[in-house]
Amino acid sequence: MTSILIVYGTGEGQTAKVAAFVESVLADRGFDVTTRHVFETDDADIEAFDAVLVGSSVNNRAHRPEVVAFVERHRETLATLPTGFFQLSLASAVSTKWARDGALGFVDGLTESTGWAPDRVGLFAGALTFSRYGRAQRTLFKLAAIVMGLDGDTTRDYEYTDWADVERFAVEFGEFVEREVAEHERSCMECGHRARRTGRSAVRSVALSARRPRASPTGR
Ligand SMILES: Cc1cc2nc3c(=O)[nH]c(=O)nc-3n(C[C@H](O)[C@H](O)[C@H](O)COP(=O)(O)O)c2cc1C
Repeated sequence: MTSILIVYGTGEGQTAKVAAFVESVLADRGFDVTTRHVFETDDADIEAFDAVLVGSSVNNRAHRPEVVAFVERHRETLATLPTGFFQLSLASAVSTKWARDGALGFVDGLTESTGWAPDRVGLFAGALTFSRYGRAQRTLFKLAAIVMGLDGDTTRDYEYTDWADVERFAVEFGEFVEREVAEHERSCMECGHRARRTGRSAVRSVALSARRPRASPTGR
């Protein structure tokens, strides 16, 4: 059975929700999936997996520092495996070119700072969880939401994540991993059928999510 490690970092829990959903999609398709918060991966044997998928929300124009640290720590191993990265941001909740470029720019920043270029990238809209923000943050995000053309009603939460987009990304990532593993098995019978590669694929698939808010399960 092909094994996939999903590692994520989250602030208010939306990236954790996406990671759990991706796990369920991949598990339904027969993958052996292990999902870990990035803080639980200190001793994780990354090399024991056939593929790794990393997820992070964007926080103040950058990915969560603990996720960046994970990537830096495991950069060499990640470069030998089929890998993917998914990102949650408010930028992906807005369908302007400026916002799309901004969302992609965060991934470019990660690649530039760590040297890791994931094979597959998913850009997903996150959530505005006013109920979990402090007073100052609530005011800040209300203004940010209005500037971005989103709703700024601080008495409720907004979930912008498009789950169909996330599912498409998960399915496509699984198919990609299967192809990579099969290709490796064909070309490298003597090294134990692990999904090891000498270089990374230049192909990138980007799932862009720019949707209106749905009723949030965490809504007040
Ligand atoms: C303190 C804070 C800073 C944020 N900064 C950005 C940002 O710079 N750009 C952006 O597009 N979204 C930003 N967001 C939106 C988050 O990426 C979005 O709320 C996401 O759903 C959070 O996911 P999480 O709950 O897994 O952390 C920020 C959210 C918070 C709470």
